[in-house]
Amino acid sequence: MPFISKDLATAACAFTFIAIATSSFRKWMKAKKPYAFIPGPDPSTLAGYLLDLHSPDALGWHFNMPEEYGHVARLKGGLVGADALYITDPAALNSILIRQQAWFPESTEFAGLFGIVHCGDGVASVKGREHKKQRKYMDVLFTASRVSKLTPMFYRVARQLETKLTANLSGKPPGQVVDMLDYLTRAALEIIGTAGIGHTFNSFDDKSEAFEEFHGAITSVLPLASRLFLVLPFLESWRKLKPVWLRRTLASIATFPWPAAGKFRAAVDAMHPVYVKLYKTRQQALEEGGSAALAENAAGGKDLITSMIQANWQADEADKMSDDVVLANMSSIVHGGQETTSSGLARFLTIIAEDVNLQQRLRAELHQAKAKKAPGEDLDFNELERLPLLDAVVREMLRIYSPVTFVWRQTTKDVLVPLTYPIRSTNTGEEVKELLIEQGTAVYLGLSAANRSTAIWGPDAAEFKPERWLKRTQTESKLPGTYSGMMTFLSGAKVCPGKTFAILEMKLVLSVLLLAFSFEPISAPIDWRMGITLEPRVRGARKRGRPGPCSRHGSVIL
Ligand code: HEM
Repeated sequence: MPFISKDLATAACAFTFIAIATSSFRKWMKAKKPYAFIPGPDPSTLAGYLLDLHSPDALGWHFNMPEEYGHVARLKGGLVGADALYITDPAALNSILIRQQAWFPESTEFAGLFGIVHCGDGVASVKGREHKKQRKYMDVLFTASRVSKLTPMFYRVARQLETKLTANLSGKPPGQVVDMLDYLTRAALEIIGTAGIGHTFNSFDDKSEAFEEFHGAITSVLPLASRLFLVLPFLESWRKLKPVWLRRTLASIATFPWPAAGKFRAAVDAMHPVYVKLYKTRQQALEEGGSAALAENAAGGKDLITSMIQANWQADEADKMSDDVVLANMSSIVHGGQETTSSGLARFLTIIAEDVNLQQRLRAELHQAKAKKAPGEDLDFNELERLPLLDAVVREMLRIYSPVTFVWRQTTKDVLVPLTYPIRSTNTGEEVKELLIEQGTAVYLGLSAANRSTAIWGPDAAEFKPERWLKRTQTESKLPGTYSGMMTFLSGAKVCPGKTFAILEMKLVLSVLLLAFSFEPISAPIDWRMGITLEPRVRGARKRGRPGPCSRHGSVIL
């Protein structure tokens, strides 16, 4: 037997070990990287795509995705993370959101997070049959005929906004700089408060503690949650701990190692009691005086949640939602309707402040419509709906500046989806016309990116051109979105129920503002930062608002 030195044997063992480990790691990586043939951006850190995707400055990253990598892009998981997919392909979106939506629920991270924020399993957290059941209660609240009845309530708030702004400007020379984001946020919260849940936050009262506390909580809770990224995967198990009161009691006595976790808990604790109090009052009214007794709230009983509580109270036992579910849905409606619309309104003012001609044309259209009404009479739901220029501007604004940039799904089994735009394999150069999405894959649906894709909307896709809706030059998009084929409000089972509410709110508030004030931009640039919705911020300012995105508008009473 040949002589083998101890050192040589050790080296051979080490070499064999390294070879086996490397081969196993390669196999493991291959199994974890089933999308290696799909083009996609290189992550900026070893931690993979997550930081790039969620960064507040990532808007450009999102917009460019289909232009640079195609309508399906691979998001690289980094050293140890799994790859994900970024999808803007029309056929794939149709499959994920409509045809095969059962296999693409909301990611467990988001479902868990919303379950905690809303203190219960409302529409934002549940799936399948339970989601369908809850959406039946919700969808009847948001039909056009139901929403049109909220118009007087919206006007009441818009007039409060006008009065407050007028008082601020009175006696001052033209060109005053006003923090319009602050005003718009107050208007949006007051509208969703009164019309949504029959509650006033006294939002236009500078000393309103109810507004300060609630508004502080609703605007901070999701940004705080994003700082707790590492714990998001565990929130789903936490959400499943029942009953909700036990979970909340445990959370209230726990000590958290991160300040952000404590602040997150405080934000949830500031909002939940408001819903509980309102809910209990309605329940008591129903028990003592039946449906007629519901009229005694800020909205005279005509708000959306009072209708939901009433319908639930009258439903058969098997169809009833539990108290926790109704409470969670109150919170879902307020959350869904607050920052999205104030962000949209702020964007609209930014656009018209920079385009004086467009501002004048919109004002002229409103004057013309008002001239047909009796003095002091407001335009109603249908008349606001039919103003062609206002409609085109709102539509175009919601297309290229979608307040929600992307949504996050996760497959629950292997699913084959068709593609409108085939993927060119980076391995073989061949075209791939269908994509197998493996179970457990995180799938990001790029709403803004799809709304700006040049392949879908034409070479001028990224330009703000309301004329495309006026002249009807925009051909029907291939996307499955419910609103002129754009993805802004999504589609399928999880389509935004508040679309008609949001559009009425934006058109109505803008019509009131345009008839009373004119707007100019401030000199400082405005950056739009990405969170759950888009948030405008004056460059260099540390906080949202003061001075906010629209603070630059020199507001002049006409
Ligand atoms: C411009 C304004 C708005 C935009 C762009 C918008 C967009 C969206 C989007 C993209 C989703 C889907 C989220 C997902 O599946 O992950 C959604 C869901 C939702 N939105 Fe809106 N929304 C707006 C206004 C509103 C308003 C005013 C309300 C209520 C009054 C509302 C209530 C909701 C609710 C409750 C959901 C959850 C639906 C479900 O999970 O089944 N939204 N919205």
